[in-house]
Amino acid sequence: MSTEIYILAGFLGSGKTTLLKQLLQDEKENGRKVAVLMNELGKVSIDSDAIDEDIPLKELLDGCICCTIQDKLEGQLQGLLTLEKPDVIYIEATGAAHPVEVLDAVLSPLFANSIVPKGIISILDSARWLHRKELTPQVLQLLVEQIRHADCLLVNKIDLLSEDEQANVIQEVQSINSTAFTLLTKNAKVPIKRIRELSLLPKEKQSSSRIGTDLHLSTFVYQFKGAVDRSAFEDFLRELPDTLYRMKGYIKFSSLAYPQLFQFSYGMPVYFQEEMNIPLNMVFIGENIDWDKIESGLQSLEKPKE
Ligand SMILES: Nc1nc2c(ncn2[C@@H]2O[C@H](COP(=O)(O)OP(=O)(O)OP(=O)(O)O)[C@@H](O)[C@H]2O)c(=O)[nH]1
Repeated sequence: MSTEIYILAGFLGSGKTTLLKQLLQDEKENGRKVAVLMNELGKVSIDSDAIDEDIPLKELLDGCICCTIQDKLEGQLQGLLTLEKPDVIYIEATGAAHPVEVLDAVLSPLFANSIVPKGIISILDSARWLHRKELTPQVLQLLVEQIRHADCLLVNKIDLLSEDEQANVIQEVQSINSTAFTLLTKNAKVPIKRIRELSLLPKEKQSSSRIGTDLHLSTFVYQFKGAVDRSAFEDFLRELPDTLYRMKGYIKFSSLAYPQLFQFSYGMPVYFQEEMNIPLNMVFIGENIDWDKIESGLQSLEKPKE
């Protein structure tokens, strides 16, 4: 059984918890087993009070998922997956988290076979956006990133805007991200059916996969059957397109007894030696990538040399 994972992104106070409550209500009505992962910047969680007691809830406090406690997130997700076996997990990322970094934390090669990432739902406080000149460049950049990488974008709090302002905001966000399913919302009210239709990964993750061309960011998982030649792998890395942002997973080189944990971001490869055998899953994250081509490149690494 695979567990669906949704990431709720959006700046502090944009309406993530308001949305989450509706999603949880809908899950309850459909009898699905849900778990929630929340993290807050402060040490004490406030939002978790909003979640029913019967829903397994893990909280990541004191830091945000993307920068300080990525490993902890991996551990907690693993715990939820094995102990609770939920149908779906919602991750409410701190308002200060970069959505791609959160997705990256979720796509651990350790549970690549047991999750289906459904997508990034970003919520924008439209009133804040309107007054964005008052924000620091860092916060503004984060808002832009949250808009840019959304699969579903809620332009929330439209009750605080005039009709002209609403039209302007929509035009502006669509110029940043024209592919997300974008909605103007009040109190983050969404047609939940559309949220359920989101999909970042094909169901058959291990096989050849053509990921929806309408999606912005897409991911791919490859499982190596055995060892590969290190220099051939390094040649493969050099050929990767610039929009392949991230790779991580386990790879075994022919010369070594055990796999290595491989991390690749911003064109920089890093290897860590493991001391035992681990399934050789490799997770990829990129934008407008021809995954079939990546897959055949990987397969050719596995072909025995003539
Ligand atoms: N006027 C207005 N207020 C809203 C709307 N949606 C949410 N709010 C309010 O905005 C405040 C913040 O909403 P939350 O859902 O807690 O936001 P959040 O993104 O979870 O906030 P953090 O946990 O700080 O990241 C609450 O008081 C909500 O009631 C809306 O559409 N219009």
